[in-house]
Amino acid sequence: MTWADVLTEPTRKPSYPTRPTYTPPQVRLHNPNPIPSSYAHYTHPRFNSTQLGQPSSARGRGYGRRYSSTTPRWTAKSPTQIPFEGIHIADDTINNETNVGVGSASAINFDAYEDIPVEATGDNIPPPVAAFDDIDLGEGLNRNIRRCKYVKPTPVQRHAIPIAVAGRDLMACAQTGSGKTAAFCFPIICGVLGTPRSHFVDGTRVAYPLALILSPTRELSCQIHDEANKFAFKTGVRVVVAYGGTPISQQFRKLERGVDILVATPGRLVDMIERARVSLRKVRYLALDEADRMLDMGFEPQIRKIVQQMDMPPPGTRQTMLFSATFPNEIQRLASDFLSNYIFLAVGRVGSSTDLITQRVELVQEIDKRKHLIQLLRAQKANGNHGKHALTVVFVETKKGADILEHWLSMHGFPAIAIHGDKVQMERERALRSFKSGATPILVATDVAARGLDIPHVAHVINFDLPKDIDAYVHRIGRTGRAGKSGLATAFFSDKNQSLARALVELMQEANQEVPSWLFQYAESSTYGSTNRANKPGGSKFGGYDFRYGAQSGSDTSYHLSAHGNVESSVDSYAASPGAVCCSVPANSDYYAAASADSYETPASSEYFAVANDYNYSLPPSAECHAAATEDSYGSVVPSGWD
Ligand SMILES: Nc1ncnc2c1ncn2[C@@H]1O[C@H](COP(=O)(O)OP(=O)(O)OP(=O)(O)O)[C@@H](O)[C@H]1O
Repeated sequence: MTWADVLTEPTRKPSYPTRPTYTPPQVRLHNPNPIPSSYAHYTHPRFNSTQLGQPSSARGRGYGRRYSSTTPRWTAKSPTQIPFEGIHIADDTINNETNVGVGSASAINFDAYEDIPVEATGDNIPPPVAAFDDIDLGEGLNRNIRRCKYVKPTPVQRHAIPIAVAGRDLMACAQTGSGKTAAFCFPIICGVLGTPRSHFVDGTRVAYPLALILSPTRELSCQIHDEANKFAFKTGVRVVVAYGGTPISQQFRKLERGVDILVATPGRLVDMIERARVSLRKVRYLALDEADRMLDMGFEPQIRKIVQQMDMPPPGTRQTMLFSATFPNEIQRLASDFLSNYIFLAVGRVGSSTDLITQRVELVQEIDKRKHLIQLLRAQKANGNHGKHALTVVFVETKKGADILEHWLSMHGFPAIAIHGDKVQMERERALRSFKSGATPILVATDVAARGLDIPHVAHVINFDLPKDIDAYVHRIGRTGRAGKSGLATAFFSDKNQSLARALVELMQEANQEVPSWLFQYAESSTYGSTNRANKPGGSKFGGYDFRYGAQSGSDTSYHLSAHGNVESSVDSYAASPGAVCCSVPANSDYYAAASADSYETPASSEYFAVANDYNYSLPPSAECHAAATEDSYGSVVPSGWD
């Protein structure tokens, strides 16, 4: 059953308040032609699909040599090494007719993203593409894209991949779950395939990756590694992951076998560089996932060290790509130090949440929170939304709070497992595995699990404690409603969250959510300074926002497209934009200051008041329409990067 079925099924009592004027994206009619007519005739020499399989003389900077699949240096030795377990692979000569569109990936409703406005600013912006085949990514990568059952690119992929393949620096902002990982992995793999590779110099044991992908948490690095491994399957490109909490010697051994793409957390990477086991001298591609997090006060010194104070080539000689779902202006400003003549891409408003997620906010007293949570979970279970196909993530403020709630839930018959930065890495991995497999269908998490994690079947995100800034909220709720699926997010709001109220109201309104009247009252009496956003009230509805242009933007160096490419008035959108406001110190600085490499903790809160609402909870179905492409990584099979 789909979410659309839930909305229309006559025999079933709707369990959500109806929203008469709002049509969920899944049931909207969409333009069947995703590419603007103005681009229909466009033939860029690099993106002409007729070039597929031809020598690469027409390709641009860094793509001089096409990969030959005749001499792969690594081949799967046994079926267990194939990174597509769970996806049917007929053979190496997989083709569109037999495999593309088969399986659950075909059920993904990416049409849900079609009407997202897209804005790109910068010089000479390469136009978007309609299909993966419109870009010369190389046969090996194209084959793996088909194996992953990626039938067509998501909006961020349509726009970002041609920009990155053209060798341009990029700062890209797109909503959670919209496919940013592939948007930077495909160009990197494509670029590596076109670059002569020699893994070691002069017989030393120093590894020289060509590409570096940095992410803020160990689990996210593992996930990116896992994804990149799938995309690079049988291409000869070697992907290695390096992260803390596990013996460094094991990771050295993997590096010794050669590395083209290194996925790493900053701390472990610095360690490896300082031990002279990794050199960044040959890095041509640098990607920062969750880039705003990587450049905030928690990580910035380490990132500056890696990017500016080691031996990495400077901007202009390497290609740099920054991706996130949120990009506060002050972080954009910092990020520009790492970029050269970059293109800014915003898919949807910067920092907005997807309207695939139904958001609810409830007033709940501190003293009532646990009881309310149990009631909510009971109602959810009574509606059949429990177990393997309706996973729930409960976010709390502190590590201690996570352990306490885990225990409480387990005592009350709801198998739960906690993940936070005080757990050793093995426990963290065990917790995630147990959750993903459905053995423990409730994950109690701190913000260590807030960003990037792509876990199939997460149907409900509960903010037991709300975070201090709205961007953290956006990332947290983004653990559901991914890849075109619907999801539910419930927040317990208390007095202490007043500073978040206005930003929350705006975010919810933008995403066409029902905002309770009491929340408006909180918003009216709250100040804006407590949010992390530089965009101010009265700004444009679509505020895809490049800090370089500020209110004066709208020059001919920008375009403003709907996701399917219809050119809209960039001047209008910019004219309506607020000025470029730089918040020198984020108001939520305790959050930032407390942020360590992979765990965040803030002081416990005190007073709460409110009345608990009594909803009859059910969840949008999530099970049946998730990407088969992800099943292999997060089902019973342990991804290779986790051992
Ligand atoms: N073109 C595509 N076709 C089908 N599935 C896709 C496609 N692109 C991405 N996906 C799937 O969508 C899911 C979300 O992708 P991804 O994790 O890259 O999102 P994201 O934008 O990085 O999210 P976040 O902001 O939370 O990090 C993944 O399961 C991925 O396999």
